[in-house]
Amino acid sequence: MMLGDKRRNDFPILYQTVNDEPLVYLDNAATTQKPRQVLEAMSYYDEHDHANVHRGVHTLGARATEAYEAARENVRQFIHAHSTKEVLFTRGTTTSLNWVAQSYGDVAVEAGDDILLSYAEHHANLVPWQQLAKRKQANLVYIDLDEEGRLDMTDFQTKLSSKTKIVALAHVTNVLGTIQPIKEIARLTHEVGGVIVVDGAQSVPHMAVDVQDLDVDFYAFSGHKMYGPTGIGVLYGKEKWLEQMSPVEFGGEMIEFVHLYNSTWADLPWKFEAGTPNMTGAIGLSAAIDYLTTIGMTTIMQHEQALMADVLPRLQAIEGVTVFGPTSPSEHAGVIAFNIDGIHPHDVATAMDMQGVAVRAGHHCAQPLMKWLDVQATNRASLGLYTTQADLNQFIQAVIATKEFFQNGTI
Ligand SMILES: Cc1ncc(COP(=O)(O)O)c(CNc2co[nH]c2=O)c1O
Repeated sequence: MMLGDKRRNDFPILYQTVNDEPLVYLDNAATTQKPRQVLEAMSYYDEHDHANVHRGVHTLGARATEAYEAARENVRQFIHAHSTKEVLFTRGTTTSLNWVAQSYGDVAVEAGDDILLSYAEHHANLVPWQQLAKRKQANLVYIDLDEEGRLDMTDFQTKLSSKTKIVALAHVTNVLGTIQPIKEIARLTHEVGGVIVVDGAQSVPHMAVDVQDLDVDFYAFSGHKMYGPTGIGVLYGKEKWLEQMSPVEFGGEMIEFVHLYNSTWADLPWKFEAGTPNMTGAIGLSAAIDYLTTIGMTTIMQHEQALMADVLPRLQAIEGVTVFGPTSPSEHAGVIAFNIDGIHPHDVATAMDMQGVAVRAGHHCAQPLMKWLDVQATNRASLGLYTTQADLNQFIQAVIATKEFFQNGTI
């Protein structure tokens, strides 16, 4: 039995029909669904242990604090960070990347410095850097993509220089699913004295991540992309950088002492966590980590690679369908962008929804990439650990039926 069939019954939401057809949920790159284990862990916390953290003397406050900090330790182990001081809870990848651009950017980037990006980045890993570049009169330098949408490593090394202060890249891109060689990029970046900021939103759900082995300086991801709740994410940062960085948000929790006209800050990681945190979200994220760890990231990756090896060639073989990104299935980390020639992606997604299949349509918060692809929008199917062969069979049938519907009016 494949992983998807084995684990599907952990996800109650998947057992429904849409337009009288079994739901086939293939929008996991936008957000994943939560297993009962995550839902139950959050409910248990709220039913038994909820209180405000870090300052309560009473028993529930102590239990809530213990649960919250145990979640942080669980994240540390999951990404193999050296210390919990390096694991900051945020609202998600977008917040994490903004914190780096604002706080690290302010201390490290000067006028004339280079910030290297790629055309394939999500807006969350583009717009914060645009704002930093404007604030500091720094340069945004875009690394070319090759003909299949991979990062052009030759161009990267050409553009890397002593002016490079920051390299900001996705580990896995959210439209093409390309897996960037982050470990090599980090090594080359450090050789010129730069730091690497990695957008891990689309990699953490699909593969094991070891931030020390990768030797990245910052790594950002979201709970809701990895079978956890929305509203909780993580910013990993090397302690030496976080110590140099000022807080981005101010108020309770993050202070050591507040005088009338100035204040001192709490130690890491709390320096960056102003206000009452999302305790339930952190506990849900921790439960998602336990769920993924029980299955094993290698097992998940192998499952998704096996499905991709089946579905990508089948989609590529449909006449009139354009599939974007690498030709090889092994270079797609769970994501396939495609269009049916001559049919607007929104019409395709609507027709597929009529057949119970949920795919995304639009620019996927990657408008520079749409320009590079020379399209306004694409469709995108994205797999999860619960995706089954039956899901993909229904997906392929829906693509074919949608094409025929728009060509001759029958579905
Ligand atoms: C690569 C990447 N970076 C950052 C983000 C932002 O994550 P958030 O802060 O949790 O929203 C996303 C979300 N990507 C998508 C959200 O909806 N469709 C998507 O492709 C993403 O795919």
